[in-house]
Amino acid sequence: MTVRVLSIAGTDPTGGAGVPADLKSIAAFGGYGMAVVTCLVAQNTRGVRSVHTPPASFLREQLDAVSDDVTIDAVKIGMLGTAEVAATVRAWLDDQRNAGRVFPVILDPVMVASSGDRLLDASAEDAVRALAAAHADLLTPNLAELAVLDGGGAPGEAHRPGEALDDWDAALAAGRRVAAATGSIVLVKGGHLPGERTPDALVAPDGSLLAEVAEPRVSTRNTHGTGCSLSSAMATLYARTGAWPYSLRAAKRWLTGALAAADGLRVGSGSGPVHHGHHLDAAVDAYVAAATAPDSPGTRGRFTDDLWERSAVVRQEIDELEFIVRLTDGTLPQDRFRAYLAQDAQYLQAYSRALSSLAASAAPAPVRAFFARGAVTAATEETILHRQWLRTDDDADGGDPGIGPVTARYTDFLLAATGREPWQVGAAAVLPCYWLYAEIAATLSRALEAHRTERRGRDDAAHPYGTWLAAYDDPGFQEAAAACRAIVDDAAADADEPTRQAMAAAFLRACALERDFFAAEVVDAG
Ligand SMILES: Nc1ncnc2c1ncn2[C@@H]1O[C@H](COP(=O)(O)OP(=O)(O)O)[C@@H](O)[C@H]1O
Ligand SMILES: Cc1ncc(COP(=O)(O)OP(=O)(O)O)c(N)n1
Repeated sequence: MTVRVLSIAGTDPTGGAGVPADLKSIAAFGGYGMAVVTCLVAQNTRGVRSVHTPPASFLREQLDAVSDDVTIDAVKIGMLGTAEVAATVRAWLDDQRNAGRVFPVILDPVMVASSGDRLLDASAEDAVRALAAAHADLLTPNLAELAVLDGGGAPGEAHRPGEALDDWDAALAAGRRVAAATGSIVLVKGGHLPGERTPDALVAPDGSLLAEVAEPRVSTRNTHGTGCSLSSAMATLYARTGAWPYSLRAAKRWLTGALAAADGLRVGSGSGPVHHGHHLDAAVDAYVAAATAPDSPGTRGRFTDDLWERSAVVRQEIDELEFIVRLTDGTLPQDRFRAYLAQDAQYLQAYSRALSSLAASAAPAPVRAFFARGAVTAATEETILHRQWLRTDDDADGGDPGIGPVTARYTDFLLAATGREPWQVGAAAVLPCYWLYAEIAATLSRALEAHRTERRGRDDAAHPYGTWLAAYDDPGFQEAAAACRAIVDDAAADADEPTRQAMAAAFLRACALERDFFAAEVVDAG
């Protein structure tokens, strides 16, 4: 269902926060975004330079222009800037309600940017509190904003300065007080607290906890606009589902992926934006796959030859990754290698489940038997190798890093492709793990041989990752890759054109995810 979501917020010409972030987040969840600008902000990833606030009458004209014409399914309010702007938005919401137009209102009480620049006049805090009490269904303050809201008395009263909130229990308690005072649900966000995980919780006005989620902290300085993005994602998801807890879980997972992909955007030299469209690669790959498919299937050689050619760019990107280059020459630090292996062990468990789905599919019996054997190998033999590497004295505390966001993105894709798509598509999705790995292992094995020859008789003769590399160049693994390739070729030969296209898209998507997996080991290890 497409929902029409209105963002009422300030601008960010570099696209990371405010209106642009809202529109990207709304689009990320399939919503139709609209925007009314409260303030024009000259800012970039390094900070805010100046703010221009157009007359309140013009703000009202913008709001009326939307509501006179379009049915609104949700409103997200961000930067208000001044008490007059907050009062104008409040008056418009009063009029909407009086006219019987009801929609959820999500208020992100933006006060100070992460750069430390003020985005709300200190004198406007009461007006924001009053707006929250009158209209907000959900409030999404960060900890500093929550402390300010908590410090306030009833609207109109001078407020006590809020105490700093520096632990999760104190934040939840403040959230409960603000929820009770405003009658709104409060999303308490622990992003600014230290720790490996980032907790968020939904607190209802009666003090009950509607949901609590925690995702791994992503190691990045590029967090500009996370608050804007989360609140507009919540607005879109709630308009779609009508359920706050589901909306939070989905939005939080997506935002963690957006943070994990943020460094790759390379926008600005300060605290850059997150990648709102990180999850759209699959759709883009499918369009590209369809666009690059040869016109006539009859003129092709092996189906997988064609796929191999179409994955050339991604394979080249994998070969050039710093991780692969340093793994090959043996200069990769051990902690990075072990962090990668920890994610790979998580991946293999899910891969084994994906292969089990194919083993239970409608594929011909020999194909099912092949995938059943693969499922056992992934769940046992290869993980033994991982455990040997991961079990060291430093790991005696047994810290399980959990599945990282990039790993989860890849495994979610494989489990969906093998569990919900025709088996031919699932087989194409699992092929890159066999085939790319076999190719990479063969290359690494040649590098290993060169390393041995060059250092013969020297003290540093042993390649630090020699035993691990050798295991993947095992003839059994190479044969399994060739067998999987043959299965996909045979399946494609019998399939209709839409299925072949879906197989190609699944293969190319999995290749891109393989690349992201190798590229992300530092983030996931975070
Ligand atoms: N480094 C990070 N890793 C994972 N999640 C993060 C990170 N930084 C912020 N978040 C999440 O982003 C969301 C926005 O939170 P927060 O940073 O508190 O808001 P704001 O941008 O308004 O200051 C929260 O869900 C928070 O947990
Ligand atoms: C126009 C505008 N609105 C809001 C913010 C602050 O955004 P937020 O999501 O709270 O993220 P940080 O910038 O604080 O990381 C803004 N900068 N500009």
